Amino acid sequence: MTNYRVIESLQVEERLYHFLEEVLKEVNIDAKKFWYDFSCLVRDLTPENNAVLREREQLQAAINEWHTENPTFNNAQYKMFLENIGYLEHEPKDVTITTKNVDSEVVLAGPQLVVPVNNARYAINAANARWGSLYDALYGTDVISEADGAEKGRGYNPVRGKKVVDYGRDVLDQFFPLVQGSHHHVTGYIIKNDMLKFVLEDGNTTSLSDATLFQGYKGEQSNPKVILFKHNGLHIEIVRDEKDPIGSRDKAHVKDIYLEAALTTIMDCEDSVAAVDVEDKLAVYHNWLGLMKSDLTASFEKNGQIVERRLQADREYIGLEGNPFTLKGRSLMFVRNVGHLMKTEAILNKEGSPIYEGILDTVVTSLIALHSINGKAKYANSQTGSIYIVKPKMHGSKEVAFSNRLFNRVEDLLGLPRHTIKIGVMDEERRTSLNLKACIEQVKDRIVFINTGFLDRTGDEIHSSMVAGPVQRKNDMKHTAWIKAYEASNVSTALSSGFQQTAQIGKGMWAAPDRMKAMVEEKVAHPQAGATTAWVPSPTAATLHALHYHQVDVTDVQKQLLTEETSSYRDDLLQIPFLTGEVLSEEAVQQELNNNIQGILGYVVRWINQGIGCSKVPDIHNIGLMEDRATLRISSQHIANWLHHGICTKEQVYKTFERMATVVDQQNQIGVSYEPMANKKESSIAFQTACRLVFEGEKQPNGYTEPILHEGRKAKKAEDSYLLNKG
Ligand SMILES: CC(=O)SCCNC(=O)CCNC(=O)[C@H](O)C(C)(C)COP(=O)(O)OP(=O)(O)OC[C@H]1O[C@@H](n2cnc3c(N)ncnc32)[C@H](O)[C@@H]1OP(=O)(O)O
Ligand SMILES: O=CC(=O)O
Ligand SMILES: [Mg+2]
Repeated sequence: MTNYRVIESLQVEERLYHFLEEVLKEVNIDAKKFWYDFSCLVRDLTPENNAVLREREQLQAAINEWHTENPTFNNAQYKMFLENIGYLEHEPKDVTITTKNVDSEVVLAGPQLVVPVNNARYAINAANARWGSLYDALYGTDVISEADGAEKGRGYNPVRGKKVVDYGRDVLDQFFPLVQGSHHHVTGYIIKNDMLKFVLEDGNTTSLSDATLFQGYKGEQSNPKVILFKHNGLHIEIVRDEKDPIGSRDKAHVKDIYLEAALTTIMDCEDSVAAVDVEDKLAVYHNWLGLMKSDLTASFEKNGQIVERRLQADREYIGLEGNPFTLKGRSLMFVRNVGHLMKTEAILNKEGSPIYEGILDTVVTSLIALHSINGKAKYANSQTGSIYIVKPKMHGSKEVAFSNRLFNRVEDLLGLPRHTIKIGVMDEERRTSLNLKACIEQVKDRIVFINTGFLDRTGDEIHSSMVAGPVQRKNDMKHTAWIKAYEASNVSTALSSGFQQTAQIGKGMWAAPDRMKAMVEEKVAHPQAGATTAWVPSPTAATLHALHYHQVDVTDVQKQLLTEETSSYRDDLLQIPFLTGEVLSEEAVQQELNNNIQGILGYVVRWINQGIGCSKVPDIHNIGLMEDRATLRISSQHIANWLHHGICTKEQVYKTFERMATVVDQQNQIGVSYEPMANKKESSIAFQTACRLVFEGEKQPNGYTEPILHEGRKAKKAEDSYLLNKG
């Protein structure tokens, strides 16, 4: 039974009410006024939210109808039709963003980490991923091969250790070259007259080719414990300790190299989180509160020891002329709210209906962030008094304008100066990519990023053209014209809108958390394309990806791009990724189904049964892939599209679900509290939910998975609680 408290025209779930009352007290906001203004905000903005969703439906229905009536596809007519219905908006000519009070982390180029905020252990780890150990990142991943006796094994393997140390010295040689010799031959460090000297094996001393890269140190000048460098705006520490097991074996007593890594972190309330009711939402808000107050802790057992994790302090150094200074120990935190679609029973409106979850998120996450900007928290998140909200899944400029109005109202509600709340606009829906400049214009005074590379974008591509024809295989889609145009257009639109030195241009997630060697080889493409940041799935990935921002000076790349002729990408963006020119073999179709359905089941079973919103799911070849709601959207929409066009049959898809349930059960056997699906398909809510996502996929709003997932998870929670009560 959910208990509500009536307050103004709202009914607020009791637990949420008490939670918010406490926060209001802590941040000195008058509760009476807050509830009154909040109820007015809900009253005024609900119809607007309804309207943007209605428009999504109307446009999709019109597009479906057009494709049905125009089976022979004609690009020019299609474009004209999209213009006529307002799907393609008029592109504004000159848009220049004017965002003020932006933290330096937003302007610098470096990795962006994403983390499900409801997992305190991971969330604190993510905030602390501002700094990462290069040695750990190398030792623990496939960047260092296990060949020639360098296996990871159980204990420390000195052969592997040597490879790590050599790699580290190569990194130093690459970014901090010496006038003479190499970091491989350094045996000691001395600081004299603000200059760093390197003692070499042959007894000679040398210095940095560019002396300005040396920033400071810790310890004695004759025997520093930490040496701090800065290159392309990012810091690197050489950390020394002659008593440490690694340091004692090293000729210069270097025990590690620390990289400034995740400059920014997105604390996610959206696609990596399963939050379906008040209880779940409170867990999300509780952690965000702890991060903003700086008092979030997590205790857990690791390697047989109880660890208590908390936010890291700032790092202290002695700088030039002996002046002490500090560097931030934590990432600048953004919070990703949910989009405009879903509603939540946490609060009911005047009519007794659930309010929009996106509205609740903006109000609550901003309210909580006051802790960090009112100077009371131990560590202020923003040095410039800003709050950073990432807004996902917006379709076109009207929806961005709606977010802007929502942010205005929340600023008024909390007594904040206009544009305190910054917005990161995810370019992950087709109408946003096509109308990007118009979208930016709507939030030009508060925008802090646009970004691409998103999985949702592919899901939306498939859903938008569901009726047009069968789409290519999932992997082939990565090489299509629209994706290339999507990437290029995003960077070019951002630069022409003045993002350089003001806002981030971001790229998408590296979704293979265990394939770090491949990431190190490939993800350099993001800064090379002019992006100032790109998403990584883990602190380890952040540390390794940081190397790319030393390899590439993004400021230079952007300067170069700005001299180049720009073109319109609209026509390419409108190229639908049809499966043309080939008839897929039965085997290829089945392979595609196996792959997609295995991923769907592997992800959904954890979402439904355990409430885990982001999982490393072994694919059909047992390679762990990061799956979240966006990857689920692609897989489910892909099969829905093939079903629509008769590439596969419903029976074949169901049979594949049955077979893959056994595979997924086997892959999960070792998991604790895993409930198998294969032996009870009819009664397994997880199995049935996975099937529904595909068989009802075509009817889902924009192909989103959350309505069905939420239904399934709520049913599972009810089932668990019934069984528990029954004893
Ligand atoms: C399409 C989109 O919307 S993308 C955005 C959503 N995606 C994400 O947010 C991805 C976030 N990443 C994750 O959730 C995880 O990395 C997963 C699920 C992919 C893999 O998780 P696991 O299998 O537990 O990772 P693995 O076992 O390799 O590593 C666990 C360790 O790494 C840490 N870790 C892993 N990912 C993260 C992260 N994103 N942030 C902080 N720490 C992390 C854990 O804290 C843990 O370390 P600990 O034991 O010291 O606490
Ligand atoms: O939000 C991220 C995505 O890939 O979609
Ligand atoms: Mg997304």
